[in-house]
Amino acid sequence: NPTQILQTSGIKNSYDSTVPSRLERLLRERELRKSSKSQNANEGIRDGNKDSNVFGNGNELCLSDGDRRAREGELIEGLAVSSLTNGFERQDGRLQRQRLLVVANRLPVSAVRKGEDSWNLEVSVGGLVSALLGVNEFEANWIGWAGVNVTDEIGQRSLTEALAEKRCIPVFLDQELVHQYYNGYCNNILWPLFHYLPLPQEDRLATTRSFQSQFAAYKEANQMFADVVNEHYQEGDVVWCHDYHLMFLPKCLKEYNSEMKVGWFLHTPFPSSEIHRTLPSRSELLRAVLAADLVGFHTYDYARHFVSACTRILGLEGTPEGVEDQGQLTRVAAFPIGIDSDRFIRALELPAVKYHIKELQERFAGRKVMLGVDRLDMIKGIPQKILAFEKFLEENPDWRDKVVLLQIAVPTRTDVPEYQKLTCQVHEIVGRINGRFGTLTAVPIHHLDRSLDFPALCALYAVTDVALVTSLRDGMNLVSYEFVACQASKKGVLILSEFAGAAQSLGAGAILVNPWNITELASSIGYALTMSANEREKRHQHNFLHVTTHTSQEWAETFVSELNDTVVEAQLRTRHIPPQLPSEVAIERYLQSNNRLLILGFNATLTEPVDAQGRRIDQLKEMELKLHPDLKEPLRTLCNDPKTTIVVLSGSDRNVLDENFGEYRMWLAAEHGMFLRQTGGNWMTTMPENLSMDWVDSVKHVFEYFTERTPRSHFELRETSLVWNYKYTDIEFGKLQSKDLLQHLWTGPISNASVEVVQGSRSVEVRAVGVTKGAAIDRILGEIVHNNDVKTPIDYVLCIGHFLAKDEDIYSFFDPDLSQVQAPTMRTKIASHLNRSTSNHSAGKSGHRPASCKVGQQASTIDKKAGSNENANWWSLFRDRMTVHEGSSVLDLKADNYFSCAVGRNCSLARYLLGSSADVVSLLKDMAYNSSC
Ligand SMILES: O=P(O)(O)OC[C@H]1O[C@H](O[C@H]2O[C@H](CO)[C@@H](O)[C@H](O)[C@H]2O)[C@H](O)[C@@H](O)[C@@H]1O
Ligand SMILES: O=c1ccn([C@@H]2O[C@H](COP(=O)(O)OP(=O)(O)O)[C@@H](O)[C@H]2O)c(=O)[nH]1
Repeated sequence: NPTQILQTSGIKNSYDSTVPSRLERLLRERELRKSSKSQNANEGIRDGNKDSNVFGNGNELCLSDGDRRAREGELIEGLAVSSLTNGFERQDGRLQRQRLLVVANRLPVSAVRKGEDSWNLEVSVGGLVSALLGVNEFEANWIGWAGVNVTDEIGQRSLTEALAEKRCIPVFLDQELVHQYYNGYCNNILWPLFHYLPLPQEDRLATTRSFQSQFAAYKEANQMFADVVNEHYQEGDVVWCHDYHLMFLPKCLKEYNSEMKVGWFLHTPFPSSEIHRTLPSRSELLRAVLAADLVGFHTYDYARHFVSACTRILGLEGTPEGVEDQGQLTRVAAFPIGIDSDRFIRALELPAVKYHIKELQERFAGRKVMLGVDRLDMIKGIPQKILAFEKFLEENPDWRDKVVLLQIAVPTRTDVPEYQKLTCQVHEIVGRINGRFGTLTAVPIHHLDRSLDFPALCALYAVTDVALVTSLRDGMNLVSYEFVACQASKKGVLILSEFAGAAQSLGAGAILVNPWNITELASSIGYALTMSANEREKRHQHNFLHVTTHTSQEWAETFVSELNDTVVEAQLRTRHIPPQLPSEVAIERYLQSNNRLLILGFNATLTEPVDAQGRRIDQLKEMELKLHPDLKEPLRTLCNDPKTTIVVLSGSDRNVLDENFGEYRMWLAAEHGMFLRQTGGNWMTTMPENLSMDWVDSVKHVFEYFTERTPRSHFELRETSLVWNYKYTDIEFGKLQSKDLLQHLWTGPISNASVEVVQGSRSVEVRAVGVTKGAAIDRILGEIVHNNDVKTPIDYVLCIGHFLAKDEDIYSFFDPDLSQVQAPTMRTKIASHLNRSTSNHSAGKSGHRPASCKVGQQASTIDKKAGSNENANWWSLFRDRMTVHEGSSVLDLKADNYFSCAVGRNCSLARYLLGSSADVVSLLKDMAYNSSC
């Protein structure tokens, strides 16, 4: 059933079984990647470094182990990577790698100025940098801020050159911008909010005051990143934007070049929509991110929160694939990051690391080593960790001289007042505990306010007995991965906060804790310190396997491969989406024709757009359907044109149409065409006489029940149908209730009734069988022809509406292209009605036609006929039977003069689309203007 397929949000390949599905494509891609890697490994990358790549620096597809090791110390070169499977072929037949442009606020190196034109480049600290340094299969350039204010030309030029050697391209942000964008909007607003940390009230008020200027700076900075990307972008590149600093970047990039492949990945948690909705710029940020082709998160939870924010805040459709906006899908998925585990494992063999290990072992001989490695950030739960350690010492005096906690607290964002406060707070607690439990020769906590170099850090990981990760929230937490990678011989225990993304992947091997529960944390420390070797071994093996298989390399390959595939998928989708209505052509043909028929829907076609310009939804106003004020004049002009007949065909009841259109010279068809009148005349019932409405009361009963129990839902009782609407309810609750309601209807009141249930995106409608706009149109036409003094055949039809799939039969009714194909049952039924209509018309012509045209009597016999192929070519039958003066056909419609158009839908049987009623307004305005000229 094509309609069913159209209605499912997944659509895509379901159209075409010859096209592999997304999953099939991704699996194949994965296989290719694997076999390509093992082939390269077997061949030892014969000519690995000979050929020049797109950057002309000599690195080819994959690096041999030897090359890899040679570059071990040179972390930055680890960025030189290439896509194996997404390369494209060069003229010489070799694969040219796809370039990856990594855009992140922070470059993997921070620059320190040594002289007017000389620079020191130091590796930046943080999970994002660590993870991407481990990605070494792509050909990547990194675009970002070098963490330094450079205002002079010599400085900018020399730094650009120095960074170019590391494949880095700087974005120069001035001090004030950094202050507003980075310290302000990023780290004082987004960072705490995304980690569920509300600021203290007085800070929040101060922040609220400076919010607008910080947000403006944020957008400005994002545009500056975009400008640099645009400058360096080459066709075919993949642009991968990172983190909360750059939520506007996808939008800026796509505005510049809609063909660009853009992915965005968030390294922090994405909070519940309840948190996100407190942000004044909540909608703008979401929309900007949705411009990306692929949006990635560390965990399914974060992805789910994001989709839910888009549905709840923007009112968009969330699907298992992502977020849909007018047919445009932004794919949303979880891509848990990993580390370059090999690098850590191999590091343990380096002399420098061995030396450190020995030193540490001697230094802490006889004591168990507990370790915390964090940026000094409030999300890391450092005070909670230290307080729990204090409690453990308090309750276990025997352990006081047998355990030491080494806390590496790397200074970070030191210009932000909250971070300054935290430093003081942590120092104070550490001092107090060391004072309380320390001796002349030893202290229980060694607290370092500085970062360590890679060998020192690896050595620390290796000698640790218990690692403590107590983040209050943490996107992933790579420290926990790194610890596991370095524990092959010791098999130490990992105590891990359940609020770190890593808890989802390392949860089985770690001891999971709630860092807010100091008592639980303290007893977990005791448990970990006394854990049996057997249990430690089992737990470690589990985590070690995960860390060594889910690497940063895998992470990046999967993301880029899905990003490439998302674009393929989008192309497949758009193949099935009708094009936009060519308004100019539609108007031109209108002007050239002699007898035009305009069939217009009402709701969401001629009404004001509901959520234009991000206005808050006003349920009461919206429920009262009103003609768009800008349409009044154009509609009057068009209606007064003697060569034009306008029909408003709506599901609304007669009163609504009377109120809105009573003053125009047109036809009104209410309740999907069951009632019809020409303004000035009386309403007629075109409803088949034998239409049974016995079911109405029991359905009404069910609708009442659900309306009472679903806040902000409502139902409309029409004469021929009932509609339960849950558009304004809580989106998820509304969906659940509608499922329940449907199940209840099917098994109860309508199980034997001759009714149809039509599901809208947020409504459930119950109608008598056969009530559709398409089924009504022939009767409407019959009346029009009968009542109007039609002298020339209709030679132009424009049929526009935001119709439910069920009512889209109206589009095919007129379609001249479909007239030649064998008609489906629906059309033969229409033709059958036509037989009757025609005979009624003759009655009318001879003066006996009743005002109300009831067509039911002959229905059964005619419908039987319709079952055969006799009436297959309903179109010619229609033309034959419907005649105007002197026996000429009522319709003389050429394909070029037929414009069917769905409004605000992407899957439709209509030939064309229009985005919203705003587009309908401008179309009708132009049409009226041109016709009156
Ligand atoms: O650049 P800074 O402002 O100094 O901050 C350092 C980084 O901190 C955040 O790291 C996150 O990314 C990690 C890897 O995905 C993840 O494991 C961790 O949980 C996150 O906190 C931040 O997201 C980065 O942008 C910063 O560079
Ligand atoms: O002295 C240090 C302490 C930490 N790190 C690195 O900083 C990263 C911290 O990442 P994580 O995901 O744990 O948290 P983030 O700081 O990104 O929030 C890890 O890769 C550590 O190896 C480092 O290079 N030197």
